[in-house]
Amino acid sequence: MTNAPFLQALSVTKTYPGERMAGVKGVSVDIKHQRVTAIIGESGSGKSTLLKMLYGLLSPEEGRVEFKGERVWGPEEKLIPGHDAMKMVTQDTDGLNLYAKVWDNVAVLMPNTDIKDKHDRTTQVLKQLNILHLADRQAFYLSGGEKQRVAIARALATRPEVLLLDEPFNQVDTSFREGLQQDIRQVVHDTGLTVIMVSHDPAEVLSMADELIVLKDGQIIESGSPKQLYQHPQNLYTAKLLTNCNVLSREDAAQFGLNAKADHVVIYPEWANPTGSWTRKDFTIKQLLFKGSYEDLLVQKGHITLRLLNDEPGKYQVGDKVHVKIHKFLEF
Ligand SMILES: Nc1ncnc2c1ncn2[C@@H]1O[C@H](COP(=O)(O)OP(=O)(O)OP(=O)(O)O)[C@@H](O)[C@H]1O
Repeated sequence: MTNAPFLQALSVTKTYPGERMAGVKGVSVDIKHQRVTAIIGESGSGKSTLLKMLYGLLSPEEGRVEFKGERVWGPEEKLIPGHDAMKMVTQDTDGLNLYAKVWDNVAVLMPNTDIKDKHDRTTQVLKQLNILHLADRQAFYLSGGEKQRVAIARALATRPEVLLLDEPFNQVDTSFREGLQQDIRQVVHDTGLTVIMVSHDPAEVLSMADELIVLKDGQIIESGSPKQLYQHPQNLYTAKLLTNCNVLSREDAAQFGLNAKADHVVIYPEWANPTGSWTRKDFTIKQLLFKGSYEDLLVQKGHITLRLLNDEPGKYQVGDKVHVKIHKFLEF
């Protein structure tokens, strides 16, 4: 193995015609080997465009993508677009043969030159994705989540070094998502796979990724570990992507005794708690959003609505009056 960086985009630009010059503009990223990197950003920020350039499905107009020091070829330079050491899975499971069994959907991707290896590898990936028990089931009869597992097993069958996931869990029920995310993390841990994912789901990127790249209007505005970006975002945009945070103007924040210098004050739901036993009960509970082990309370005072986290579900009713205690905030 060379000492060259694993996978890099070097000042890549790919824009689409139109007033907004949408696309990706002068972006450089360094994808770390054997890690999960998530690209996040609001809709249209260029996530998929960047992912496709890293894979070789789109050619940059400027800059270049390098995999282990070698330029990644664009679609016009290759018969089958996409780098041979990478595989991409999107939310549609189009590649599946619905009339074939799960086993055959995976095994078909491996050559017949070594039948034992083909059998062993198929067993291994089905096990890794926890679908070995479905091996004889026709793909047509699988649930959306199971189909997605087969799609990922197919992508892993030929031992790619990089797995690219473009919103792959969108169609998967929340209850199945977490299991699938854990299984992918386990594959990364066990096999040294490198994963690059695009996702809209804050919970997903925070729990799955080792590294986050934040895109805004086709440019990277910050990057770092999920913990770092969650706790110390440098931009309001990042905080809003990662949390359901409250954003107050400086003037409104002053009403709560928060003296901010910047224009915006950000309060995460877990940084504000309702306190019921105070004499000053100045907020009214407008909505209770049950989340299982906790609930989100939407509370209102005048024109200000705050989302608070309450870890004692059932304690409050809609219409109750509470005081709100804020113990941390960020300024932007
Ligand atoms: N083939 C295309 N032709 C014209 N404009 C395009 C094309 N592909 C993407 N765009 C535009 O470029 C911008 C970035 O698109 P991209 O799909 O990379 O964003 P994204 O962050 O992945 O968005 P989303 O989260 O909605 O999928 C968008 O404004 C999109 O409309």
